[in-house]
Amino acid sequence: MIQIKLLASILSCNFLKLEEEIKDAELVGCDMLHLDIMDGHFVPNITIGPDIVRQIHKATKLKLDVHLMVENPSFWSEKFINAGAYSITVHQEADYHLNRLINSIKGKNTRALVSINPATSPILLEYILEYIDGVLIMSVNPGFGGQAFIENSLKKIEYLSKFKYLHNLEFVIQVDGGVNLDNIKSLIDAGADEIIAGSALFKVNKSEFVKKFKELTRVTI
Ligand SMILES: O=C(CO)[C@H](O)[C@H](O)COP(=O)(O)O
Ligand SMILES: [Co+2]
Repeated sequence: MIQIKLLASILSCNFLKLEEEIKDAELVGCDMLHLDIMDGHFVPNITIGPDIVRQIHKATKLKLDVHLMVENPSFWSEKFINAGAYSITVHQEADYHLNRLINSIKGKNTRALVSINPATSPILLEYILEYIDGVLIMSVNPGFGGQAFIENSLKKIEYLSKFKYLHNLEFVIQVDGGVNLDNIKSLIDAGADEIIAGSALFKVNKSEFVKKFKELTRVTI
């Protein structure tokens, strides 16, 4: 049996109670924390930097999945690795030299993922897939939580899932944005391995959400 992983995107939590929210996410059985890093340039919003990520790392046993929505990710990646990131995700649209950046992240024993925006085709990842640990499909336009899921993201997940099978690769497929209890099953059927949930988790009773998530995502092989 494979258990699909649930990553808690803290963008939608109550930041005045950050420590409590993180502990709750851990207690109810989330598999990792997903941290959205926004610089006000690559996306029209600003969030947290390496110092806060370091404090979060000290406050939790959960692994930190750091999603860099920034210009110049090669400048920032090492700072977030030093702050305790388990994974670094960089956007295909944000770097001219992805292959070099991926090598540098992996060289620091950190999981390296590449994300694509809703308007970017996964075909553009063809020559990087064999080198990376995962792809993050953005199923909303990055920058904000609580947006509606963009349906054609499912086709991208299917494409990557087939590519993985045909080329005998092992990268994980993540989905981020607009995930809820009504669309999770279709994401799993399309081939997603790691589901990122923000508002669907933090704006309701977390324990009930996780219980339903685990029921919906139990895949038998
Ligand atoms: O990267 C992100 C936004 O850029 C967030 O991780 C994502 O939006 C999660 O929030 P929600 O589940 O509410 O859509
Ligand atoms: Co994100």
